[in-house]
Amino acid sequence: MSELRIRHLDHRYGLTEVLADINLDLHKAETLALVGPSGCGKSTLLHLVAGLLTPTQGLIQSQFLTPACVFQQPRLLPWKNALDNICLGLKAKGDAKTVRHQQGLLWGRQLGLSAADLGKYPHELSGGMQSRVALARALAIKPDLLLLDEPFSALDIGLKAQLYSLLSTQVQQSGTAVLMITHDLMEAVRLADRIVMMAAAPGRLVKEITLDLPTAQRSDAWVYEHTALFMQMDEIRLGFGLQASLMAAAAISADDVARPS
Ligand SMILES: Nc1ncnc2c1ncn2[C@@H]1O[C@H](COP(=O)(O)OP(=O)(O)OP(=O)(O)O)[C@@H](O)[C@H]1O
Repeated sequence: MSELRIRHLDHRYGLTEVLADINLDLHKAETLALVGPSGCGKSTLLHLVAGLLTPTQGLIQSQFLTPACVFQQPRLLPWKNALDNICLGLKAKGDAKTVRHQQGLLWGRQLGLSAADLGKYPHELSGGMQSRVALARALAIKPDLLLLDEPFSALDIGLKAQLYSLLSTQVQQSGTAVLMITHDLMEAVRLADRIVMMAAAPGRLVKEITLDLPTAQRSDAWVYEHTALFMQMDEIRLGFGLQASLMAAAAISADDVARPS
C-alpha cells in the first residue's frame, strides 16, 4: 500500500470549487510531479498534503513521519543568517549547536552556498540563493517526504542541473518520497517517476504518465524527446490551454457535426 493516499478530495475556498475528486498515491522513494497551468490548484493540493489546510471533503492518509516543505517563496526568517535558517529544523529536533552548524554548513555547501553566503541575512541574498537556503533547510532534517512547490523556478540553468542531480541522489540514497509541483514539463520529465497532469476550474487530474527509465539514465536527448512526445498528448495540451492535436481536433469537429443541435 502507498505511504500517502488521497481519495475523493475536494477543496473549496468559500463558494469556489478549487479541487474536485482528487485521487492520488505516493510511495516511498517515488518522485511524483504535479504539472498544470497557473491557478489549477497545485499549491492548494500541496498545502492540503502538508496539513496546512483542511480539505472540504475527502481523505488524506499519510504514513510519512518527517515531511519537509519548500514553498514558492523561500519563507526565511529575516533576523537569522542563512546558516541559522538552514539549521532551524535541526534546532527544533534538539540537535546541539555544534552538530547542527556542521550539518548546516555541509548542506549549504552541497547547494552551492559559500561560507560567506551562509553568514548573510536573507535580504543580502539573491532570490536563487534564498531558494537554495530553503531547500537546504528542508533536506537537513532528512525528510521521508519532500513537498516541493516550484523550488527551482528562480535558479539559473547550471544551478538547476546541479540541484536536479542532488535531489535524485537524495531520493536514491535515503528513499525520500518527493511530491513536486512544476509548470515545467521538461523538469518533470527529468526528475519524476510519475507525472500527473492537472487541468483547471475546478482543479482535477486528467492524465498520468509513468516514466520507467531510472532518472540517472535519462540523458538530455531522452528528456527533450519525451517532453516533445508528451506535449503531443491532448490532455497535456488542453491542460496548458493549447489547442488539441490535429487528429483530436478533427475528431471533435466531426463529433460536433454529428451532434444534433
Ligand atoms: N487562500 C485562498 N483564498 C481564496 N482563493 C484562493 C486561496 N488560495 C488560492 N486561491 C485560488 O485557488 C485557485 C488555485 O490556486 P493555487 O495557488 O492552488 O493554484 P496553482 O496551480 O498552484 O497556481 P500557480 O501555478 O500559479 O502557483 C486560484 O484560483 C487561486 O486564486
